[in-house]
Amino acid sequence: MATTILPEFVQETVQEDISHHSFTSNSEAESYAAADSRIRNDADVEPSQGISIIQRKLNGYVGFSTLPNQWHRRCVLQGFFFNLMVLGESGSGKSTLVNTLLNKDVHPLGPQPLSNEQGLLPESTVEISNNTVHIIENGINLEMTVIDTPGFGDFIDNTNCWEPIVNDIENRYNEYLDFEKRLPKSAIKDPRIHACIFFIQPTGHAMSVMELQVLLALHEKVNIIPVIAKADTLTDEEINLSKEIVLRDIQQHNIRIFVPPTYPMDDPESVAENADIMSRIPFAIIASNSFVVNSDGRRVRARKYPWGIVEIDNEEHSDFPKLREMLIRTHLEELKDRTNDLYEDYRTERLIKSGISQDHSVFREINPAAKLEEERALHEEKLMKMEAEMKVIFSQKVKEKEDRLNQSEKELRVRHRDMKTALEKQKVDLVDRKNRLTQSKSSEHEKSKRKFFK
Ligand SMILES: Nc1nc2c(ncn2[C@@H]2O[C@H](COP(=O)(O)OP(=O)(O)OP(=O)(O)O)[C@@H](O)[C@H]2O)c(=O)[nH]1
Repeated sequence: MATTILPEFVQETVQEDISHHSFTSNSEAESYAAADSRIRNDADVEPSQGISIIQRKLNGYVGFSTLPNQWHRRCVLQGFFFNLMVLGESGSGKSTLVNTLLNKDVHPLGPQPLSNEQGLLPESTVEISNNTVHIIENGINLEMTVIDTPGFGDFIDNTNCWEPIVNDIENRYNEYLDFEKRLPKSAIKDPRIHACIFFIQPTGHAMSVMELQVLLALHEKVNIIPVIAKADTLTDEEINLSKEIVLRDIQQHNIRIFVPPTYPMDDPESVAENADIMSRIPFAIIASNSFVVNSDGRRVRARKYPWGIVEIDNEEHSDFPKLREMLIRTHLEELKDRTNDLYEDYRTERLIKSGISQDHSVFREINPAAKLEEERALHEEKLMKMEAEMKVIFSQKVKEKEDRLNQSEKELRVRHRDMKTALEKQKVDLVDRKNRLTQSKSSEHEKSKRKFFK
């Protein structure tokens, strides 16, 4: 049965969801309880890096186990791309290695002319050339861009001869940064260099000062894969000694080369494969794209000598098959992932230099349960604040209304008093008029009575 791994806080959230759920019927509550107890029984708690991991068995098919198929389909459609830099002195075998790696003569062999416009003495410059090859194998596309550095280390004064290379790597990061600002991720054609094969001369001695300086200038900017070139010019003992010396130099100078990562979930076969690759760094390389018939009568890629042949694809003869395996078959994506980390470091450094500092609080690990609790507390605080504000507004409105009512009551009282005064005055006037009328009436009556008796 399929299993899924959930962190403890997710389990807690699920438990909490169940316990806070209001059930509409008994049967619903029972089914929740049954599911809950199944979850508890199926859970297998393992501590990992201080976090408890809960493994759950699913009760049915969900469908996410087909996600790798979706990924596979997308990869087949889109294809893969890889930018590989080859860096070494002229004649160290860079073009031959690229051709051998791609099993195709894509790179011109032999010295490339380095002359100025007047055809005079060559200027002290390193040229950087790009060569993109599309390879299709079993329907899968690989777009490999090879970045060559002819002219590197060819001059009498090689001071800072690595600067054009550092600039090229940084320009590619800047270009990518610019793309990131303008384009969606899916539309970006990644110009960054994903690996740099660094050719060490097969001297049998320690690395030269220039080789060390180049490595120190580049190791924090690009994935370095050191190779001892033309290893067929050394005996087995010399190769082993050279590897020891190179590794010692790398360690002493704290140079970070690409080391294939291992994962806890790796199967024993992958672990053994990784260990084998690791044990061969720096790779002792013999390269050639010429075919020769060997003693078994097979046509093989080899270098032919009077004393015999050296087979290119034979692991007992050279580390070339392991290098190709690591580059293309097993660690292509890891190389690209680490390039992304190196790019992020470069981007941060550039932002700091331009005065923009990183807010590290945005990267702090967040426990979703604590986050929820924090959000709930904030929400409650906000509600209480709103309630208090509403109370103030309500009492203000009530007071305003009361004031208005008191005012209109006062006005009504004044009006009432005025009207009463007016009416009383009117009444007094009327009574006065009535009295006067009664008086005039009675005097007229007296007059008429006197007239009559006369
Ligand atoms: N013995 C030996 N010779 C090799 C090997 N790889 C390449 N060569 C020879 O070395 C010479 C130079 O090889 P290139 O591949 O052209 O070297 P490069 O580094 O590309 O040289 P530039 O293009 O000038 O920078 C050629 O004659 C190759 O045949 C090797 O593994 N062993």
